[in-house]
Amino acid sequence: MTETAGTGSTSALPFSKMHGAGNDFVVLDLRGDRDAPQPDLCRAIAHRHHGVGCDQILTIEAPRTAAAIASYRIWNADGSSSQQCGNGARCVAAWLVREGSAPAAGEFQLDSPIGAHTVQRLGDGRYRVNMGVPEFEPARIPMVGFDAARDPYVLPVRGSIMPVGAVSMGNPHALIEVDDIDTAELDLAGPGLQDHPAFPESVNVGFAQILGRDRIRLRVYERGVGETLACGSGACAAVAILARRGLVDRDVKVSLPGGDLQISWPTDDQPMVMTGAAAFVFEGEWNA
Ligand SMILES: N[C@@H](CCC[C@H](N)C(=O)O)C(=O)O
Repeated sequence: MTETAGTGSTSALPFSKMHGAGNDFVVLDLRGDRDAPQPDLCRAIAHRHHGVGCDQILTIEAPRTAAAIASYRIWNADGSSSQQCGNGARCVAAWLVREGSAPAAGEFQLDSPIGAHTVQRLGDGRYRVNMGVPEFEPARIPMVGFDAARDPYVLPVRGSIMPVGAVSMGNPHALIEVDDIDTAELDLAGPGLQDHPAFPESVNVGFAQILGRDRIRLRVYERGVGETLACGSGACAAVAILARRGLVDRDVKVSLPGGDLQISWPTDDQPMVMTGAAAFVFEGEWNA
């Protein structure tokens, strides 16, 4: 048997490859005696050429609260951890429904790194996730150098001055509104904002193009990954910032390069709700 580095186990590691709107995951069931993967192992699994390839690794673990079916954690492709992953939450829910440990109809609860939240499989097979209430206070994002929330923050980024929206969805997000996301300079502004001293824990950077009051296009340069085909928390962040600016309504279709998400936010102090698909791609076993 092969030693599986960092999991605390000597056996091969079974996994499911999944995606939500093209944001792809390797899902590991750690409810037995396995430890969470170390950063080296995350990087090896996530590698697009030498590994399985994924944006994030999702580890399903024992529930931490009585009402939850399971808990999960999120590991970016670079081995760093995150507090929130909207597309990942749908995939974890679908994985548990397929296994039979979560109901195929009706709400159930999962423990995420930022606390318990509800999910539900809908009649059309999509999943609805309670994504929590967006937090605009700089200290909660976290952002340094600002005592109170502003919109936009005007930040110097790699030689340009940029108007930037910022919010926490449990994880930090920045947003730049553009005329056309196809020509947005993700590779410049993305890393520029991620390294910016205003964001001490780095940041996921969204580029949003408004198509109408109920429809936007979005690309996201994610923390710990680079550009992904979709980011669920990024879609919520974009709608939260644009709705607060009065530019979109409270129920918005967000079109990302890998697929669409529906985001609703009834009022400022209520949780955002994300609806989208979750897909199985293949099953495998990690032996390296
Ligand atoms: N793709 C995810 C977010 C994953 C975590 C993010 N890269 C971070 O470091 O906060 C989503 O669907 O929300």
